[in-house]
Parts: sequence; structure tokens; C-alpha cells
Amino acid sequence: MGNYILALDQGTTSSRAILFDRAQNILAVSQKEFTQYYPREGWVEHDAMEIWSSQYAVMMEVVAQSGVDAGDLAAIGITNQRETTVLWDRHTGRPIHNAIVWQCRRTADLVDQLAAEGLEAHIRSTTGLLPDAYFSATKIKWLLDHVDGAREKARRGDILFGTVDSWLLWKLTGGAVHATDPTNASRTMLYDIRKLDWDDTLLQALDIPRAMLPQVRSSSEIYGYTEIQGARVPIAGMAGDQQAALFGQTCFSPGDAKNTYGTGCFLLMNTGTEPCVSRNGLLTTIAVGLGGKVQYALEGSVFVGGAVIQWLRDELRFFTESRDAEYYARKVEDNGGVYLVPAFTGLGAPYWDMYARGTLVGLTRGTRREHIIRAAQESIAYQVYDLVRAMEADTGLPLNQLRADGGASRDRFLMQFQADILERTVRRPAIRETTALGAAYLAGLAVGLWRDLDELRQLWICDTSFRPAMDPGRRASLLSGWHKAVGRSRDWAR
Ligand SMILES: Nc1ncnc2c1ncn2[C@@H]1O[C@H](COP(=O)(O)OP(=O)(O)O)[C@@H](O)[C@H]1O
Ligand SMILES: O=P(O)(O)OC[C@H](O)CO
Repeated sequence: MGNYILALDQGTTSSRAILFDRAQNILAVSQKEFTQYYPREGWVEHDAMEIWSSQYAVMMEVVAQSGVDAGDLAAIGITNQRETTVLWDRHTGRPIHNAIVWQCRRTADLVDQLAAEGLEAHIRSTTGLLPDAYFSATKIKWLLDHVDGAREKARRGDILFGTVDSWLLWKLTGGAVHATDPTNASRTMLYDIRKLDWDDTLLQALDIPRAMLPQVRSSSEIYGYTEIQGARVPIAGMAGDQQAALFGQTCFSPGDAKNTYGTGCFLLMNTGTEPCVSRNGLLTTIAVGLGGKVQYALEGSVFVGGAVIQWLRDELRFFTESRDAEYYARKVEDNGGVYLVPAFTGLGAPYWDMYARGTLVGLTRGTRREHIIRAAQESIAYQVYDLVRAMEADTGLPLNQLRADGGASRDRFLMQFQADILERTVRRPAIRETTALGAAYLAGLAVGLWRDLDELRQLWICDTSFRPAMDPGRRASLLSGWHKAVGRSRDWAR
């Protein structure tokens, strides 16, 4: 057996590949950003071929860069942006349309329709989700409705649906395997998270043929093989990126939680072998599927997290590198009364308002660019605060620390502000690449590179602990300003 694991991390803004050894040292990393398409207001698309080509390129690049012989690769693990919906032709291997990205709001009216048909309670109890355009179900319906002849072909099994994990697996295996794992299936709004099967009521309501759906296998097993430099490498782990990060942070026991600060922010808490139903706008989802059994998680999803920094960089052109945000935020003493609610694609948990839109309030003649940058940074932490409060209310467990990861967790200002606003210690692990690491763990477990979960637990090392230090009065006043600003953003685009 080989000694290295290749993790493919297909995120919303970039495709990455990371090569780990058994001691979880990173031997090489390669990353490629790809095009974001915004064809209309609130719509977001990716070119699935570009997803594939960028992912393939970084995979090959990382192997070449590392100097590791491909024959020494023990396995590949895949982790991916979730919900994003790809439909492709089984025979040509080509997508029939651009992929509809999880952030895309084009199907908001289809969701309203489902609710009007009285399916809201069914969706909640069966899928663990709240009806929202975020999930794959209505995106599939939209594509079947809008691409000529698609539904008929899908009925015959000629058009296949996949989230990005399935799409990559299918491409990597040369069209031999059409499968997904329970974590990704649980984000489609079509999967019964208790029976562990696709749900016929929802398939019928949306007129989605079963024949187009992938087989759901565990998150850690050999699905198929791909060829790299003549070597046959097993693909042995798959999980949606947030669940992979939970796994990579070794949150294997009920009560363990992490927050990922990526494009969005995703707080997940392991709740064990029974699904926990939220009364506070959180989602019940599958944390991992191992050996025929699943573990569940509660999840709070915020649509725009680190992406607000990208927006300041790319659209407002306030700076040229994301890391500069921290420098500017520190140049002012406080936010100067400015609050930014980055509800660019609506608000996720705990508000679930598809019609909320971005709002900048509290501007005065003295407002400077730095205040807006600071308000953007703070908005990430406030949104996570709202998730933590909802999670504590649902589980009755006070979170005593938060494990942080993702691109924006590099930002020390943000991490300290988060600890201050939460009044909790925020701990950042030495290996920040927890999403890729989770996929590597899942693949490595399947091929025996690591023995069991206990062995993996020993590998988690803390890099920095951020301890709360803010005056309680100031904290309360900032939170009150934030909640007032959220109120202003609600229901704007209806
Ligand atoms: N130093 C930084 N400070 C603040 N935000 C950052 C920094 N570096 C990256 N980001 C933000 O993190 C996000 C990317 O994180 P990443 O985990 O790679 O995302 P994804 O997997 O969603 O593509 C971007 O939205 C970017 O703006
Ligand atoms: O690409 P990321 O890391 O922002 O994650 C996207 C999520 O999986 C969407 O649910």
C-alpha cells in the first residue's frame, strides 16, 4: 500500500489538491481559482467542465510538485462545495447547462410553491432541512424544466444528476461510477435522513426521475479507481466540505463543534447517532456515513462569510489582497457606528430569509473606508454569534470552545473579535486545511493508512487560542447594533 493520501478540495471559488503523508504533513498544495458567473441578479453559476479541468490540473500539479511516485498514493479523498447541482449527459460526459451554485436564488419561487403545496413539514421531518433555494432539489427541477428534452432523457437515465463529489468521481473513473455519500445526499432536500434513501414524495412533487440520482454509498470506502501517471489509485473517501471539516477537526463525539470561515460560514456540531431537531432555524444533517451507519450533526449555515472580504476586494476595490482587510480594520478604533449585513443572496440560519439583501447602515459624513472594512469583518463574527446562540438553545449545551478553520480564519483580527463577541475561546488548529484533511482521513481509513478514530484524535494540535477580552457593555451595544441592522435588511427583495 502507498504512503500518501491525495485530498481534492473542490470549493466554491477554487479547486485545490493537497498531498498528505501518514503523519499528516503537507507535502504539496496546488490551487486554482475558477470563473464565477452571475448571469442575473441573485443567480450564480459555475462551468462544470471548468470545475473538472481545474480540479484535474491541481491534482496532477500536486503530484508532480511533490516528487512522490503516483504508485505510492494510497488513495484519493474528495471533498466539495455542497448542494451545487450538475446535470450531465451520460453518453457524452458533458454538462447540459452550467452548474447551479448553492448560493443561487433563482428557484426561490419554486420553494414558495412547495410550501404552498403543504410540503414544508414533510421537508423538515424527512430531510432535516428547511425549504430553501440553497439546496439541490429545486435547482434540479429548474434545469429539467428549462433545458429542452432534459426531463425525458433523465427518465431514461441518459441524464445524470450529481453534486460536485459525484461529478468528479464520475469524471475520475471515466464514467464508470455514479455515486455520492450520505453527507452530500443530505444536502439535496431529496434524501430521507432516517431511512437513508431518496424520498419518493419529494421526487414526485418536483417531477425528478429516480433514474438520474446517484447511488448513496458510505463516506469511506473504495468507490472506484483513477489512473495517475500509469498508477491505478483508489478513490476511497467522499464528504461535503463542511462535514469533511468536522471530521478533519476530529469532532467525532456528540457535542464537538467547529466553524469554517470560507466563502460562507458553517457551524456544525456532532449530535451522535440520533438526529437532533432544531427549533431555532438550524438544519439537521448527516455528519458522516461509516460502515453502514451514520452520525448526525446540527448545522448553521451563513451564505456570505469570507466572501464579504472578496466583495470589498473585487467589487469595491478597497484593497488588492484579502489579507489586507485585517490591516485596514485595525487602523480604526471601532466600526464608527457602521454595520454591514452581507445578505447578498438572502440570509441563511437562523433567519432563513430568501428576500433579505445586503445592507450598509450607520453611515455619517465621518465614515471612512476603514470603517466599512471593519464592519465587513465584524459581520462575519456576528453571523457566527447568531448561529452559536441558536445551537446552544437547541442542544441545551453551552459551547465552551469553538474550533475554527477555513480561509478567513487566517485573519487574527476576526478570530479575536469572534472570541470577544462569543465570550468563548476560539481555537485554531495547527493544520488549517481541515476540510482536505477530513477527506484524507476518510480515504485513509478506508485503505487502512490510519487504524481508527482514536488514532486520528491524537493528531489534532492547537496552533492559537483566542481568548475573550471585550468589555461586556461594549459587546452588548455592538450586538444590539447588529441586530438592528439585520432587521433593516429583511424582506427587501420580495
Ligand atoms: N487573510 C484573510 N483575511 C480575511 N479573509 C480571507 C483571508 N484569506 C482568505 N479570506 C477569505 O476566505 C475565503 C476563502 O476561504 P476558503 O476556505 O479557501 O474558501 P472556499 O472553500 O469557500 O472557496 C474567501 O472568501 C476570502 O475572502
Ligand atoms: O466552498 P465553501 O467551502 O464555501 O463551502 C460551500 C458549502 O459547502 C455550501 O453549503
